[in-house]
Amino acid sequence: MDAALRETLKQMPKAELHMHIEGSLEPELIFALAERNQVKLNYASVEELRRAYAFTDLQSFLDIYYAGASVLLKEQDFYDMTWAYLQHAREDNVKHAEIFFDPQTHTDRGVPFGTAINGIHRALKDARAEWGMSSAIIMCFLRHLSEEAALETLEQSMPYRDKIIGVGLDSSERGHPPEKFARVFARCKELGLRLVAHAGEEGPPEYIRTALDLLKVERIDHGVRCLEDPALTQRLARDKVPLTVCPLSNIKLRVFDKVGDHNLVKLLDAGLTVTVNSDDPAYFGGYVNENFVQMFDALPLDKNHAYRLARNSFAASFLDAQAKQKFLDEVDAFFEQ
Ligand code: HPA
Ligand SMILES: [Zn+2]
Repeated sequence: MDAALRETLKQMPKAELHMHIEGSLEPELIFALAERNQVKLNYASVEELRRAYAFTDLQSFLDIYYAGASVLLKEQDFYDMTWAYLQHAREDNVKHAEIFFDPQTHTDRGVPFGTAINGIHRALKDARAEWGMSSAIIMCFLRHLSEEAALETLEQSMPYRDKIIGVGLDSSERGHPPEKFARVFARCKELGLRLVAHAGEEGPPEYIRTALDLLKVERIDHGVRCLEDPALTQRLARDKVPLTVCPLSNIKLRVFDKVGDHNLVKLLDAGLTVTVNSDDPAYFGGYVNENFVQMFDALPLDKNHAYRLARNSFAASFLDAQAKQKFLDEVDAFFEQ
């Protein structure tokens, strides 16, 4: 890729719609928080922890990701984690971030719901005040747990309803199909929450269809396996259902063998509303710009694709119509230069 395109990718205004804030905990911060909170880790050093980041599939990652999150105890820990992510996002010219958090990962360890969300929210508020960065919080239910546990979590979230724009579904996909959470998603819809779900990452295309039909989600997180089902692909294109794709995550979790094998270009060629995101940047080798750079280096992607991806990121966001248009105009102005 030439230097001009590299600069365009970095400088273009973009939104990030698929990142788990617990997945932004860098090993250095994990160790610093472990020391601050007197939490014992099963790794002797930052280097040893980093060496463990050799994943074979989603579950092998999740085991380490949940262990990493065990150092988060105090509101300030959640603040520090979020603030560190926001600085990376700002560097990459992320103008709007929709951030996932996993309340059950914390409440199941005895950390109150409010401790987690208040720390995350305070960092987002400070970034808005200091840099004008726009953001929102999406709370995810852990799909390896029961629907009753998800309903309980929804109940716990009610005092913080104004801080939450929507709900998602993450963790171990295979064996935990969307329909397991049909009741809780119906309740969330009644409450006016926006709906997303991870589907078609490791799980079959059928999970994408049931996430749409039974959970009524508005975006699919990952969704890369949709291409195995042409009728589904056509439907996603026709209905402009956004896919929040996370290329480096897909490589690290062996959904594709190497960067050059990723199906990003095929997804775009199928007319899908694709966005590029970092998923768990501390674990998968880079923040959102690194995802763009590695894809554009390995695949036949050009400035027109960059424009489309930048536009899609805002078009697929949960911003209100006015804010969305303002950012879309910024993207247009940037690419007209
Ligand atoms: O990529 C992911 N997939 C499912 N669950 C997750 N939780 C954090 N990252 C992921
Ligand atoms: Zn994810």
